[in-house]
Amino acid sequence: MTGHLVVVHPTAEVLAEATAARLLTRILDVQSVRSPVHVVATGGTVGIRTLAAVAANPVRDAVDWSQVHVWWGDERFLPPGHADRNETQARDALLDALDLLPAENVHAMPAAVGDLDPEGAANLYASELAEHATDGAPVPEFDVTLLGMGPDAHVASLFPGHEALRATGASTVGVHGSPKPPAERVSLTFEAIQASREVWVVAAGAEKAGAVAAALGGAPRDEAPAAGATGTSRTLWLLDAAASSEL
Ligand SMILES: O=C(O)[C@H](O)[C@@H](O)[C@H](O)[C@H](O)COP(=O)(O)O
Repeated sequence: MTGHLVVVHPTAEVLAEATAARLLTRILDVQSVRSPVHVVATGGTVGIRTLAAVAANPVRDAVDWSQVHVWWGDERFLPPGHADRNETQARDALLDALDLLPAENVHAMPAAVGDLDPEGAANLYASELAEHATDGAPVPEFDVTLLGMGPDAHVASLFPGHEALRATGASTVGVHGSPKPPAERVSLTFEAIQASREVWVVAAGAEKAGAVAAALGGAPRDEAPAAGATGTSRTLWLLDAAASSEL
């Protein structure tokens, strides 16, 4: 597929290391020309492993973390601090170790508190995104959006054939009935994801091979949502050998 760069690493471990190094380099490159830098984090195994690899990489000390904003592509709509929240896992893997990253630059999606529902949480997050955007845009121009991908080719919490996938006119959507637990989630929409300068889809494991082949082989985004994960200047597919085995 034109405009997509596919990079294959031998194992999931090397993939996480390489993606972490690439992410740090990307942040440093952007910081040489503009600030702040907007990074969208992902949940999922490879995504969290990548953050842990950033934490362990000494290059992290070269980054001006005071000028980095961290957002999420999606969140599991659970109580604050729940171990399954993408935010909790990202804090444990990396964010809590970054002393120079200001607390207000960490833009977690709202947790399930009181009578807030996924739609309410999505609306709150949309407002926060708009506050940090420029020129009246609904979202910042994300410098890098990291996205894990499921074996069904879902990205963020946009699942095949699910109504949230077709949400338009907003940067965020509340998700009910997610096939991957928990059922309630909050997600960026395709519109928001596609406002990213760079989108990196990161996937490891043989169970992802069919989804990788479908998304890169031109399957419609309704069937293979990852096909709709594109950046305005670059789209990278960062894979391990097993995930690339059907290409
Ligand atoms: O809430 C989540 O789990 C993520 O948002 C989801 O999109 C994830 O990135 C993929 O499902 C891949 O997850 P794995 O890397 O664990 O397979």
